[in-house]
Amino acid sequence: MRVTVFGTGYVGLVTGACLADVGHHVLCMDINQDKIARLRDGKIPIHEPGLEDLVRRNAGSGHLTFTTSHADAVAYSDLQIVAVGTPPDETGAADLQYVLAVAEAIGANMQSPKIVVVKSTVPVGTCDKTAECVAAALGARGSTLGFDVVSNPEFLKEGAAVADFQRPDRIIVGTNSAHARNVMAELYEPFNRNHDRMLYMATRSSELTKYAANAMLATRISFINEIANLAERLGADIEQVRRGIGSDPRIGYHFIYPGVGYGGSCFPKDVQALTRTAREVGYHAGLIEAVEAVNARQKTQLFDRIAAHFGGVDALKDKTVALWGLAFKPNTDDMREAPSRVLMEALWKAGAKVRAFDPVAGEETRRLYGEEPGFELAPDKYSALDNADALAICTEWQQFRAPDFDEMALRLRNRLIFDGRNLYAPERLRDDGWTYFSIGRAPVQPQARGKQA
Ligand SMILES: NC(=O)c1ccc[n+]([C@@H]2O[C@H](COP(=O)([O-])OP(=O)(O)OC[C@H]3O[C@@H](n4cnc5c(N)ncnc54)[C@H](O)[C@@H]3O)[C@@H](O)[C@H]2O)c1
Ligand SMILES: O=c1ccn([C@@H]2O[C@H](COP(=O)(O)OP(=O)(O)O[C@H]3O[C@H](CO)[C@@H](O)[C@H](O)[C@H]3O)[C@@H](O)[C@H]2O)c(=O)[nH]1
Repeated sequence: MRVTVFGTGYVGLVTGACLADVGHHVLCMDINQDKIARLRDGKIPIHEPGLEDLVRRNAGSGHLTFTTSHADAVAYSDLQIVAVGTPPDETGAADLQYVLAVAEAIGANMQSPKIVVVKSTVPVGTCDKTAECVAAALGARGSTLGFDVVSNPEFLKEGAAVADFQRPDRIIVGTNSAHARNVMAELYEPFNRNHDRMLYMATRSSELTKYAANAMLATRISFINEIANLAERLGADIEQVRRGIGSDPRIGYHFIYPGVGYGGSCFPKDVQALTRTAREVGYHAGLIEAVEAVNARQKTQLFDRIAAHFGGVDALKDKTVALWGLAFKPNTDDMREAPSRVLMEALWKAGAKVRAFDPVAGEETRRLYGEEPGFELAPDKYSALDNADALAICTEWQQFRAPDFDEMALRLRNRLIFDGRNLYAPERLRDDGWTYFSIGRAPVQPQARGKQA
């Protein structure tokens, strides 16, 4: 089939490349000329495992092409997938200007009936608004061409986006049109061979399903973080509690890892947008608002501990903190809403310096904070430690899981770690003379040899 995808971000580019890879012919459209120029040269603007190979292979075979022209994009196919951004506006609600701009361009340019697929995460009722927008643009031309608007939210995770798209748990399609349903079934047929992953429903249910899924996952994270904070105060160990509750299949082990709060381009914005949607219909979504509040507090955990350890915020002036992990999660260079940003900004405000290392997000961080005098980027994880007063960890990259602690002790000024991801066994660090703070576990004070904090 021929398919158009609007937006070449995490969702649009992965969607386009994966659809091309199973044999569809895909034209990806973006208003960002620079992005499209780079994509035409085989350069991927984001770090996403497997994506570069996929894009190059399918661009090479002619299945995947790129344009900056709305008119060409609309003319290319009768299946128009909208995967542009829906960032929060100043009130926290989803900003629909990009989705509606695409809808208008479709209405203004279409010469044959279309199926408009809204893949962006959009508040309930947006497919209706999209339809109104297409209809208004058609009306302005005096055209009576037909079209359907279908909700088809995306559930991929960054860092595993290609794999998630290729092996989806479910494919949600919200429509009441039999024709649109058949076309969507054909589109996804290659991803649906082994067992049926299609779930058809009403458009509004589909739109809400996306927010409900993200809010549920965010709730689990805020829940475990709340219990972690309690565990610490009660002399319990959250890692033991996590395993204890996860073993109940009704609870399960996924998304109950305590940490420094959830970040990224989705959970923070979608949880916020859902609370705004609730308010619009006169409902106070107390649970979901609490999820957001717990997360905001969790993001300050590492800074609070560092300040308390050194004797207060004023004592941090001229201290240097080594930071391992900048991205909001491993395997991505995405810094949107990353907990590391909250820590770094608080440290700079207190007059401290940060020497940071991340396997891939360094350049993106330099773009964001390159002007900040207290910021330095280290070329590798060990040189980040040189003469630093402490190490803080914000992202659980694999390469941080089993470091050489002797090497670390030689480079750091103190054997002192603030671990926001519970990467290490406290007993082992205690025996090696480290002071070790983690999340939801009692702090470890040194018992043996070595430089003391
Ligand atoms: N990032 C994720 O992991 C993820 C997962 C599931 C769903 N989503 C949702 O998918 C949507 C896209 O997210 P993303 O992370 O890919 O966004 P992104 O910011 O990475 O990319 C959006 C792209 O859309 C382009 N764009 C804006 N207006 C356009 C227009 N009129 N025509 C064509 N292109 C246009 C931008 O230039 C940009 O390249 C959002 O609604 C998001 O909530 C994201
Ligand atoms: O047990 C856990 C699991 C995750 N996180 C944090 O939660 C955030 C989000 O992680 P993850 O969900 O893996 O990444 P995203 O790429 O943001 O993916 C989420 O958001 C996407 C956009 O809507 C959805 O498509 C995905 O299904 C949904 O998992 C990150 O900061 C993680 O560190 C935790 O703190 N503890």
